[in-house]
Amino acid sequence: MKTKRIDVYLLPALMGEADLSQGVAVVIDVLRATTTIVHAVANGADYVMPQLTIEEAREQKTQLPTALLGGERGGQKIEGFDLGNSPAEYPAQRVKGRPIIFTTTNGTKAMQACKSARDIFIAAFVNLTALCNELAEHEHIHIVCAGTEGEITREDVLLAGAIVDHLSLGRLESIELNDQAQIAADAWREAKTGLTMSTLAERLKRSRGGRNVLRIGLEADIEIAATLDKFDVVPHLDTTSWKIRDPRNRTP
Ligand SMILES: O=C(O)[C@H](CS(=O)(=O)O)OP(=O)(O)O
Ligand SMILES: [Mg+2]
Repeated sequence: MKTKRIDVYLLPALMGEADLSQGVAVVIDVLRATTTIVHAVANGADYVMPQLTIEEAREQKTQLPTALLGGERGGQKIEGFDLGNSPAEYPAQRVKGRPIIFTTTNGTKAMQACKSARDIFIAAFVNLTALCNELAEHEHIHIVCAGTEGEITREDVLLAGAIVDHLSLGRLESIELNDQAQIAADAWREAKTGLTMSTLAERLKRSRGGRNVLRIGLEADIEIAATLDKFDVVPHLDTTSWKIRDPRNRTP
C-alpha cells in the first residue's frame, strides 16, 4: 500500500510555506459557503465562480449577464444580489443551468489560498462520503479550513477530522498526518461516539461559525449543513477557468 499524506490547515493563515503544487486541495467552510456551493452544483447550476470582493463579483456580472449573483457580508445577502449564502436559496428551480458568481466572507478567501494546487475539491458534511471516495486515490491531500474571520472554528475542524478519520480507516501504518490533521481527527473521533444528525447540528450551533449563523436567525441552515451525505457530488474548482463544476457534467 502506497504511503498517503494528509496535511490539514485549521486556517488559511496556518498553511505556512506549504507547497500545494504536487497535491490536491480540499476547501472546507461548513457554515456556510461550501455547504451552499455543494447544493448549487448538485441542483444543476452550470458553475459557481468564486470572487474575493463584491466589486469583482459585480464586474464579472457585467461580462456574464445570465449569471446569478450570490453571497453575503455579515451573513446577510449583499445589496443588489440575487441570492444570499443559505443553501436553501439554491434549489434546482432557481439555479439549474445558471452560472453563479459568488462571494462570501471566509470561504472564497480559502479557495484563493489553494490556487496553486493541481485540483481543488469542495467539501461539506452533505457530500462527505462522495468526497472521501474521490480522495481515496490521491497521495497528497491538503485540507484547508476557512475559519471565521481569522479564527479557527469548530465546524470546519470537525469536518476536516471526519475526512482524515474516513481516509485513515485500515491504513494506520501507511498514512502520514501533520499535527493539525491529528488534532482535527481527535476532535472528530471524540465527537462521533454516539453522534446522530441532531447532535452534530447541536455541536455546530455551539461553534464560532454556528453562533454567528444563529445570531442572524438562520438556524435552519445549520440543520441543513449537518445533514450527512445528502448529495454524491464532489464539486471541482478548475484553477484555470476559476469555475466550480460537477466534474460529471464537463462541458467544453
Ligand atoms: O454567511 C456565512 O455563513 C459566513 C459569514 S458569517 O460568519 O455568517 O457572518 O460566511 P462564510 O464565508 O460562508 O463563512
Ligand atoms: Mg464559515
